[in-house]
Amino acid sequence: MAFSLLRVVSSIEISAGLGFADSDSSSLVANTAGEVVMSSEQKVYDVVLKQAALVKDQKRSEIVVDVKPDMVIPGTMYLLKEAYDRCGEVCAEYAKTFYLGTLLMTPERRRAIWAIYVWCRRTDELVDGHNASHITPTALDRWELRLEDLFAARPYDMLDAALSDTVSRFPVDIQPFKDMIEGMRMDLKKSRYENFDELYLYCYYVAGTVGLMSVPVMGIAPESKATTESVYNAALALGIANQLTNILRDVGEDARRGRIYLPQDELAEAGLSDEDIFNGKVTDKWRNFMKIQIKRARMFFKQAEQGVTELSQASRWPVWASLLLYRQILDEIEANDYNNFTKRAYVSKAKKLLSLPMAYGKSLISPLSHTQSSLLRV
Ligand SMILES: CC(C)=CCC/C(C)=C/CC/C(C)=C/CC/C(C)=C/[C@@H]1[C@@H](COP(=O)(O)OP(=O)(O)O)[C@]1(C)CC/C=C(\C)CC/C=C(\C)CCC=C(C)C
Ligand SMILES: [Mn+2]
Repeated sequence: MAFSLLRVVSSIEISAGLGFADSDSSSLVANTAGEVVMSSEQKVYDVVLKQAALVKDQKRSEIVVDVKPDMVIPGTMYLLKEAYDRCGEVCAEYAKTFYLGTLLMTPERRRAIWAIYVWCRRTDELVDGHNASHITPTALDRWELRLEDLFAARPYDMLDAALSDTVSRFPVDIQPFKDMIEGMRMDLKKSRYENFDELYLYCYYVAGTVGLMSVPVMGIAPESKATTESVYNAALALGIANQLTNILRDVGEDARRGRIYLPQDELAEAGLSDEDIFNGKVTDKWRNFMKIQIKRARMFFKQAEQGVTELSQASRWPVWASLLLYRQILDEIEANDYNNFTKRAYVSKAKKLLSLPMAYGKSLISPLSHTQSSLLRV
């Protein structure tokens, strides 16, 4: 079955050291009513297939960006250049290391990634920014209509115009963008996750989607023998790994907002309750629970690693850099003796600097010399 690269890894599989199971059982899960339903992983895989097919086609209609009248300043090209430059500035301000990494990419790809970054940042700001307390599902519905408009070459503002141009040049599907908005909706109404299947879906919505949005722009190396689907799966895995890491780093901070992004069934299995999280005491039960969660996040990073080498040469460095930097947050949680209640795990400047040449070295490995790849076409 094509759907074998990515598996929902249950805590039992992890603690038993089994890693990925070899049956197809993970495509089905039981919901809270005890009914057997399609797993989140299976649902997400359908989006992966759709995006991969779009990339294979590479057939995009020529869309001329039609800018709203109130935005017209002499010459559309000039406006677009300004719009992209502004995206670059936002990116440099919020994610310096990542911005530096994009400078190695071709100018067209670099500015497209900035435009995607800015849209993601703005979407997250809706629920996490200064005006977050005023955000309603209706506001998110309006944001989604605006997204549809920009995909139809009717951008609402300058930053939308940059993304509108990007999606007309690269085979980017709208679904991952809609799904990210869905993740923000989920954040408005949900503060507990029954099991890993539910958490996986949330992580896909808010972070796995970023991988699916980015790969069509970053490009797969022409010499890559990997299947398109497998590269998309790896991209998805990187988003999931990053978000799981985010969650593990921010347990205390989230709890102070009344939120627990941890599988309730696994907490119970470890003998822990919501109260334990709110009390924020590092106990052996907590350490053991955290060890399992960290192990799972590392498995997703491992899965992502297999795909980075398949990306086009110039795109590998920023991705390796982000993977190595983010993964180190897990090491820091361990170094803090699993106190993620009151200590924020962060990677020091020195470690960050050291990661950059390391990432560069890894980015020089091309798919051809990557003979161990398990992503090869058969
Ligand atoms: C084959 C292969 C491995 C390809 C690489 C694919 C790829 C580029 C994957 C990117 C994965 C990635 C960086 C995911 C972002 C995960 C993330 C941190 C999501 C955050 C969501 C919400 O988190 P939360 O609110 O809990 O946390 P904060 O306190 O707010 O941080 C996000 C904030 C969603 C918004 C995401 C962004 C702003 C980042 C968007 C990034 C890009 C478009 C660029 C990605 C490119 C590179 C090179 C990393
Ligand atoms: Mn956020």
